[in-house]
Amino acid sequence: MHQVAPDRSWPLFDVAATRRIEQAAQAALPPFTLMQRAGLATARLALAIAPHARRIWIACGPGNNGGDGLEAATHLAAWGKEAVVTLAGDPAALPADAKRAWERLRQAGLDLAPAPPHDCDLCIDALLGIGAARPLQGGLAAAAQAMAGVGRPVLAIDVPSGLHADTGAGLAVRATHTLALLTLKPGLFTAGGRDAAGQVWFDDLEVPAGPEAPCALLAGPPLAQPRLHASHKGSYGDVAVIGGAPGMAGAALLAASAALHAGAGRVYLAPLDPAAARLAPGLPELMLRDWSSLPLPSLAVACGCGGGTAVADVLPQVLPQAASLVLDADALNAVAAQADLQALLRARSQRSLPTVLTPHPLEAARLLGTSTPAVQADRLAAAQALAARYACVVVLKGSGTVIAAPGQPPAINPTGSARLATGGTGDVLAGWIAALLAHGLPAFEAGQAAVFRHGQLADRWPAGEPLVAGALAARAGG
Ligand SMILES: NC(=O)C1=CN([C@@H]2O[C@H](COP(=O)(O)OP(=O)(O)OC[C@H]3O[C@@H](n4cnc5c(N)ncnc54)[C@H](O)[C@@H]3O)[C@@H](O)[C@H]2O)[C@@H](O)CC1
Ligand SMILES: Nc1ncnc2c1ncn2[C@@H]1O[C@H](COP(=O)(O)OP(=O)(O)O)[C@@H](O)[C@H]1O
Ligand SMILES: [K+]
Repeated sequence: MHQVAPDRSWPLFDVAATRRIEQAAQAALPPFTLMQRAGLATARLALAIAPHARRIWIACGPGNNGGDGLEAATHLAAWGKEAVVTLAGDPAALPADAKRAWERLRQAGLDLAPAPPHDCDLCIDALLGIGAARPLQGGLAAAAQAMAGVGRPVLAIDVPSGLHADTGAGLAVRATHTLALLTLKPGLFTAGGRDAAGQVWFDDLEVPAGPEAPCALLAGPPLAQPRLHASHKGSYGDVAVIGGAPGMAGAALLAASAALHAGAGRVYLAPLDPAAARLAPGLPELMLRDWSSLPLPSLAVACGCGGGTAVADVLPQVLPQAASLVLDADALNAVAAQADLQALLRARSQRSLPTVLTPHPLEAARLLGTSTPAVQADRLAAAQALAARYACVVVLKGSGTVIAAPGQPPAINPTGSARLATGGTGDVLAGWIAALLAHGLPAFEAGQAAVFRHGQLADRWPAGEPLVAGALAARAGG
């Protein structure tokens, strides 16, 4: 059993692949072996989470997830805990493995409680696992509600009940801990998954994934980019930030500051507000230029940040010429609205010019011609659809940022938190990615590395210190 921490990458498997892995293992092992292992692992983790717990409520559901709970309850009772077991369903209708777990529970002298306990030290959520097919209703919904009311730690078996394991969508039990079994599922790490799952643990039940390919990866820390002694500023590439229409100069400045602090050799700032050129940017390292004088074919360009509608006039030049390109915010809205810009964007891949789009869910919805809820309902699919449609790397921002590229499994970023939900942090990310592109990292790696470090910086931000985008930019790459 391992705690899933952002110190390495992990393969993620969808429900269909998990079912195939489970079936192959069931065929090779004596019946009931997997559920025994699952129940024992659950009971052990329960003990580790709440070593002094006296009363533990195990809320079981009608399928094999409930069977895991029944098996765990038998162990916990044998170890001297008061196991209060409820079952939202009919024991006679349990599937074969869960029925066997039920019989073992009865043989151990335990029975079902008629209702949840008024108080307990730990709840085990064994209502639904990967079989969750529709929103929780009836006895399952009542048990989930009671669990929320108890106010004690909740250990979810496999997935928090109600959560869609592939997508992280769905109204789910809010667990403090989740023990994923057999495989790690992508839904635990994006959309509502991070809030529902709490701290994630993984037990492979001694079953290797075999020939199954992961549907996605949970990203690990990027490799360090050492700066050689025998190098100079030209070794780290040049970034230009184009954005900052009237009233929004700050967005471009944040991106430029992030690019500078993330290690770009030189950074040009090209504000689209002519008046902004007269503002002292506070960063003497930046080189102020008019965008039309930039040597685009030798630059990593971050375009959009606060660009307003003015950025649409720049894109016909930037899209075909920039050596590498990050499109953010208003640049994405312009592309979504103009078919000619979309054609120029797609053409970049034919010339192998690296391109990264960094939409938040609303921008992604505009680019896909759909709605924000539709994007959030399946973030992995949305990011992959965007990458395929525009033939480039896509960073779909938000909790569990997804990084996708055509023809390869996407990555989900494990770092970051709602402390980043403050104006300008997306501009910082755009500039940071541009700095890594300027350094020569391939687009997917640049997106993944910058997103990981950006989130990690937020995770490590001192608790009492407000996180604002300017300060984040100043610590980019640090
Ligand atoms: N088969 C096995 O031996 C193993 C199963 N495992 C566990 O079994 C789980 C999968 O078991 P199942 O496939 O039985 O699926 P679940 O236990 O997740 O639930 C499926 C059952 O719930 C019903 N259901 C789904 N959504 C509902 C809703 N909203 N309201 C009411 N009923 C609903 C389904 O009709 C079905 O009867 C895994 O998540 C894992 O916890 C693990 O123990 C590994 C081994
Ligand atoms: N709740 C959250 N959890 C994790 N990351 C978040 C959360 N909210 C925002 N972020 C991150 O903060 C950044 C915000 O970007 P964006 O929405 O473009 O803001 P802005 O336009 O103000 O710069 C993104 O990197 C996003 O992933
Ligand atoms: K569960």
